[in-house]
Amino acid sequence: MYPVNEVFETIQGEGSHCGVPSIFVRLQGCDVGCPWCDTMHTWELDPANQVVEIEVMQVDGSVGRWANLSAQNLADRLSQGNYQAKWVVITGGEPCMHDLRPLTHALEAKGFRCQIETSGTYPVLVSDDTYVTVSPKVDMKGGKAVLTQALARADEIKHPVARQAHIDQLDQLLADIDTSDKSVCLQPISQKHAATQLAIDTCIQRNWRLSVQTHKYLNID
Ligand SMILES: C[S@@+](CC[C@H](N)C(=O)[O-])C[C@H]1O[C@@H](n2cnc3c(N)ncnc32)[C@H](O)[C@@H]1O
Ligand SMILES: Nc1nc2[nH]cc(C(=O)O)c2c(=O)[nH]1
Ligand code: SF4
Ligand SMILES: [Mg+2]
Repeated sequence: MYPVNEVFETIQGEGSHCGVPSIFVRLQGCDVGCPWCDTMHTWELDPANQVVEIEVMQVDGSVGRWANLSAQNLADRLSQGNYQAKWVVITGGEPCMHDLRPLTHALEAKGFRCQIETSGTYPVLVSDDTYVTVSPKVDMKGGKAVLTQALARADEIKHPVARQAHIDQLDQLLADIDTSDKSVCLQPISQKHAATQLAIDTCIQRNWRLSVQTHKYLNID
């Protein structure tokens, strides 16, 4: 069973698939604790906030509610629901706290393609066809071995940056891996001007991609 916080259809606002209509499945629960996290309401899996399935379908918002859904139930609901998108983004919270193989396989059996957004602090367990975005959380829970495995599986490395130290951390991480088949993006933290300028300048210097959180500029979910 997966603790689902919300399901909603919108435009992927970040990374290399920015602009792609997508169904977002946000799982409840994360113990990583990034101080600037924009989804802090997903951290706690509080039994008092458990609701029935229908209350997390086709909704969005910053509430820590969640409902337990099986892989098959979610895949059925997404294929029977009134969605146009064929791209499903599984995020959180930290989705890799769960084995995502049953969910990604069930969604693929219904004709969806999957993307996950993960911090690299838990092993990445997904179908072979899943597009994996790792937004590395350095020196956070999980440790180096897990992060190395996640980065090796990543199709995209989307690093959150506010200061030069974050770029230096990314350089250290990339020193150990082959990035020739990966997209490397910098994502400014919280639309701060200095962070955005640093990301722009560094992306131009290094030939990396800029990932601004376009949904926040557009005021969409
Ligand atoms: C909310 S996280 C959920 C998935 C997973 N826990 C992770 O960290 O990748 C989704 C994405 O939002 C990014 N993010 C979270 N808060 C942010 C902020 N204030 N500014 C920019 N990006 C942020 C994360 O780095 C990650 O790429
Ligand atoms: N539009 C939109 N794009 C996103 N890309 C990653 C998101 C996330 O919260 O993981 C996100 C999100 O919350 N909304
Ligand atoms: S790992 Fe992701 S969800 Fe968890 S605190 Fe960090 S940004 Fe937020
Ligand atoms: Mg978000």
